[in-house]
Amino acid sequence: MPIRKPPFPRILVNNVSCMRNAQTVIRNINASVHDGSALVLTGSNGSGKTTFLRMLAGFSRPSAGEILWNGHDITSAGVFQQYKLQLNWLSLKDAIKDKLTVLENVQWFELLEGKDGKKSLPAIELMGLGRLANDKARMLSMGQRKRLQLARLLAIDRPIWLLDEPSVALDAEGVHLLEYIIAEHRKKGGIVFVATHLPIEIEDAMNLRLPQRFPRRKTFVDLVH
Ligand SMILES: Nc1ncnc2c1ncn2[C@@H]1O[C@H](COP(=O)(O)OP(=O)(O)OP(=O)(O)O)[C@@H](O)[C@H]1O
Repeated sequence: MPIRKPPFPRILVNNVSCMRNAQTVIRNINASVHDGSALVLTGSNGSGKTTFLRMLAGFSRPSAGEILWNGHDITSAGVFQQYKLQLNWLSLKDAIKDKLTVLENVQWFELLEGKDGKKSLPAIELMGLGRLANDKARMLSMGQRKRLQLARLLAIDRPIWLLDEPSVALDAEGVHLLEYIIAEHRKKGGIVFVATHLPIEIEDAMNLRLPQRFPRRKTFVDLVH
């Protein structure tokens, strides 16, 4: 019987470290991420979760090690141009334009992709914002803004999702919707990276807990107790 080689991971994080202000924030991280996988990043404030996501997005270069996509370093010029088209980024900066309607906010991104804008309304409806589609985005609550960001993920439809604190401000139903769209995205072979402090149910996810960078000092709360 012929010996089969295991498939090459879509993304390989190979012994990656990152320095910030002459200090090591991330040290020797390794991960093999295949299509349909999810990697959940946890760790205390300042442990480097966002820094790690930024490296995965190619915004910051590792100070050591490399991140490979299909076997190629994502920071090399020719590769990055292709790689960035695979990414969908969700962060606390929501990039929502208050003067546009909810629908226009999603359609705008879809049209930028050169698409016809037809996925926007179904995405908004799935995220429970259908009746607000024609309202200005400035009317939205925090949780509704987060739902709008998630609708944008669905409408743009790129394979690699980088989600920084996606459940912040969502109610219980919103968190279930988030879990649902992550599961559906993975079924289609999509990859999801999630940095979070809050529990999110993601089946068979890999978990990476970044170590605390500094010894914990006593806080006011410790002193009170
Ligand atoms: N642009 C920057 N320049 C210098 N240092 C930075 C920069 N961005 C982040 N840092 C530092 O890198 C460290 C890790 O920050 P990062 O935002 O990645 O942490 P995090 O785990 O996402 O934290 P949180 O849970 O608070 O969101 C922090 O000490 C932070 O001060």
